[in-house]
Amino acid sequence: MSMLLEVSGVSVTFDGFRAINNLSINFAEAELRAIIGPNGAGKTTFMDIVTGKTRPDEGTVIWGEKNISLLGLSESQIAMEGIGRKFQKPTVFEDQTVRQNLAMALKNPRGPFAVLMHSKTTANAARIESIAEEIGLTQSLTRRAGELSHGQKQWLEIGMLLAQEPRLLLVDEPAAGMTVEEREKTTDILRKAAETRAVVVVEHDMEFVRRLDCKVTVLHEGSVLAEGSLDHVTSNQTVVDVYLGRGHA
Ligand SMILES: Nc1ncnc2c1ncn2[C@@H]1O[C@H](COP(=O)(O)OP(=O)(O)OP(=O)(O)O)[C@@H](O)[C@H]1O
Repeated sequence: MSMLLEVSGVSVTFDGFRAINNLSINFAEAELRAIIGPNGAGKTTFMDIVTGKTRPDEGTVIWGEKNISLLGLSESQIAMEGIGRKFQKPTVFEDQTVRQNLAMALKNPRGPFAVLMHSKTTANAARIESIAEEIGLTQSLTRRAGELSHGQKQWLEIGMLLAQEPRLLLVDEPAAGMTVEEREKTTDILRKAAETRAVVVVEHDMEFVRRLDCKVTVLHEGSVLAEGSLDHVTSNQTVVDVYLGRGHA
């Protein structure tokens, strides 16, 4: 299977400290992946490299069927290539309704049909309904985003990212601060989203990762320590020592 993203031999040094050390990690077109690892393992730096915020000292980051090097692209060019990132804290427009937030995020086609305003508006309305359904906010479309619960705001922001039609979605600790019900709903949303794109979730919460029921990559000291099912990686003694032993289980 051809890969959507291939990170090979990447290293980053901050003031003499190797935060990412000869890291190689690949993602397929449509897959759900959890990345776990102790504090300082390099999870955030990895996402910063993929999104162009941090430039590696060595290695390659190759994207898509045209094998484009992301290292030659700016942050906005990388976003336009179809890489979306959800930060931990939700950043929705609180004074706007859920519908308005989604409408603002919609990626509009620039083809000849885009000039036909009526059909565009109708298509956008249908797309908003479909995203709202996907993130479980159909009943809240007319509510102000500021009135939503923390979990609902997170879903809205995921919906706003989905509106951009990313091929790769990077999600940072989505379960933080959520109720048990919200976590369950969030796993459903992420699993569904990963049916048609790559979704990479950085998460500390093991129960949440178990519910995602996907391939897990364990990072440690800037490299991949183990990869496979959650049961497989948690049966690895080194993983237990470096990660579970530090109280993140
Ligand atoms: N801009 C920077 N300057 C100096 N050191 C940095 C910088 N960014 C990250 N680091 C260091 O690189 C290492 C990896 O950090 P990173 O934030 O990627 O880890 P993480 O796995 O995301 O950790 P956490 O789970 O705590 O968020 C850490 O030791 C961190 O202190």
